[in-house]
Amino acid sequence: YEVIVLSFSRNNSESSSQNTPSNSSNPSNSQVCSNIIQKFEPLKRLGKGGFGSVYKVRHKQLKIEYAVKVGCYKEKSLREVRALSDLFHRNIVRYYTFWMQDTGYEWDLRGNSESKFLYIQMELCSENTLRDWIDEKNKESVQDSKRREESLRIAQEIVCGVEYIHSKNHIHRDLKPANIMFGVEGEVKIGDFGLVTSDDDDEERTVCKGTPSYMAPEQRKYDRKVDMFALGLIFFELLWKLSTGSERAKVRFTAVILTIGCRI
Ligand SMILES: Nc1ncnc2c1ncn2[C@@H]1O[C@H](COP(=O)(O)OP(=O)(O)OP(=O)(O)O)[C@@H](O)[C@H]1O
Repeated sequence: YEVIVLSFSRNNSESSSQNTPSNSSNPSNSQVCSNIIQKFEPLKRLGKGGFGSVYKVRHKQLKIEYAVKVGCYKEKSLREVRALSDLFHRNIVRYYTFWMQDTGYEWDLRGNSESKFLYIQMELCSENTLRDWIDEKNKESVQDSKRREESLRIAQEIVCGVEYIHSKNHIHRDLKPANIMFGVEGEVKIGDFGLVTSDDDDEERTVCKGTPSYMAPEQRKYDRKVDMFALGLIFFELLWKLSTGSERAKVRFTAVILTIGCRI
């Protein structure tokens, strides 16, 4: 890891740029950093989300594989980098560095003159997410005791990761099986910090954001408990073959009945 940091910081020192969000958001640095892409060999596209694409790449000299997330740069996209660079935990996808350049999405495409692309280099996780794990288990008997055992271990590791995120005053806001990956030893790796916000950012925490089927019902001001709500739904899915959508409908139905009951 240190070798990689050195190799990147040497590049960046030429442009007097550190890989901190505040420095590299300066557009004058992005040009200088653009040659960094020459260090990687793209292997395949791992996935695509709202922000952009994630590629599996190999460092040409080190022969180490990484995941690189590429998306259109917006001031808000830096919050993912900011949060990741603040988090260092076995159950959170490990961040290495980031840079900006004029080309994006596919390695040989050029963006228009106004758009910049943000590249985030992370540890490479296994291609199967917790979503795939759950879907696979749902094909088997739900009473399987092995599933319960494994679910317990996975749930404990997710809790460890989330507890750590909260201890650093972040709220993930998009916890769901598709954003939970696995490391080389099968350990849980929480990823996709694209919607992360600070626990003390009052303005951000009034905005309704997330994946609808995993979002807490709070519409106005909320806090880190929105992550716990999503955790609860994930635990259901880990253990039983059920759709969280139907659970949410039941919760909503009960809430409506209780509200009506209170009024009459
Ligand atoms: N570090 C990684 N290692 C391996 N695969 C990854 C890694 N990060 C992301 N992926 C894959 O790429 C997919 C998209 O990544 P991610 O969810 O971070 O992108 P996004 O654009 O922020 O998506 P979303 O719309 O959910 O916010 C993931 O579902 C996962 O399959």
